Amino acid sequence: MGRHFPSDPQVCGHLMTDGTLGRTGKMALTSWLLAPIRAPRALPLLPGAIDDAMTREGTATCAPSAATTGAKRKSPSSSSGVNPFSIASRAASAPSTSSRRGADPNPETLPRGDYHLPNHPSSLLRYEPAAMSCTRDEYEQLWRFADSVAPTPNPMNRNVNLLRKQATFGATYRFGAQVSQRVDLPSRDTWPALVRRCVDDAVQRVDPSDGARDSYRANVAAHVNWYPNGRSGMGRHRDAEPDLVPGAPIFSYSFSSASADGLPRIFDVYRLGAKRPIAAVPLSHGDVLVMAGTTQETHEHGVRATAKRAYAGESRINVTVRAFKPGSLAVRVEK
Ligand SMILES: O=C(O)CCC(=O)C(=O)O
Ligand SMILES: [Fe+2]
Repeated sequence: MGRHFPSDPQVCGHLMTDGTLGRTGKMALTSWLLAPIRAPRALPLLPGAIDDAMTREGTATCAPSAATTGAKRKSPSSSSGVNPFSIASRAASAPSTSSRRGADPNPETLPRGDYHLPNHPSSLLRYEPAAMSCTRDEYEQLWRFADSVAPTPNPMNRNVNLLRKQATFGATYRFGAQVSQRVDLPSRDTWPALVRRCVDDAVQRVDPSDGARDSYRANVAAHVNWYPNGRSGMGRHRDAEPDLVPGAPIFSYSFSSASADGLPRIFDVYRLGAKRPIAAVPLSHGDVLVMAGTTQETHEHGVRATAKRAYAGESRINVTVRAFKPGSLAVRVEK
């Protein structure tokens, strides 16, 4: 009964533990998530947002338009492209900070539930606020871990580093022009507790039938982003990199130094080629966001930076759990 992903003729092919594709080589999109998805609603548009998907559908490509990204910007997933994980900046013409004229509105609070992107019924965003616990000790342990992580040079200006640090536990993760620092710990047991718990939680959310959960578990790794304050964001990008298993769900966990009292960070969703976000998800301490189905094919996402003073003293950690192709894995996880 677990398979209630919006049925769609599209296929994604999940990897088996030996690295080959599943039985038919074509697994329906129904194959990943355990909990049934009964009636996904369209993700509410931001106030004033116009989803012009219908008018653009015929012409939209994987490359963001020059109008969106600046004439020199390439597709975020192209190997020669600008780093999709750069902090949004005026130089990159990624409109994200509140300094921009006509700043994007904040989303209303979003009820827990399953959503698809407007006009894209095969996409899925599952939003579960405050679904993951995190003690202060766990937060602090993972925060301190960033001391051992080298900063990432800003791809727009390599003389400065991104405010946000990042590292990938268990896999080599290449995106855009960068390779995320791989954390080479000998086994998952030695990862910080919060990362381990996110991985375990994500794996439990995968449907055990037909080997999907075993496959996910065997190929899982965790990418961690450390945001020191509101000014640190993440530029718009897709998580459709060649190292990842195509179509496998990405489980994203948000934590705040201020725990439940923290302010939400805004996770903007952009249709490819659209200048402004069409929708947004407020992410607070303990929130779980699952991106699945065709989400990465048609839309980008990013974390909005803000200069608002209220955010100055709040750090944030984001853990994303993903399935990597075997060649990218550093730690193989036995069943
Ligand atoms: O920090 C977040 O919420 C987003 C992280 C993200 O999009 C990524 O790591 O690819
Ligand atoms: Fe992402």
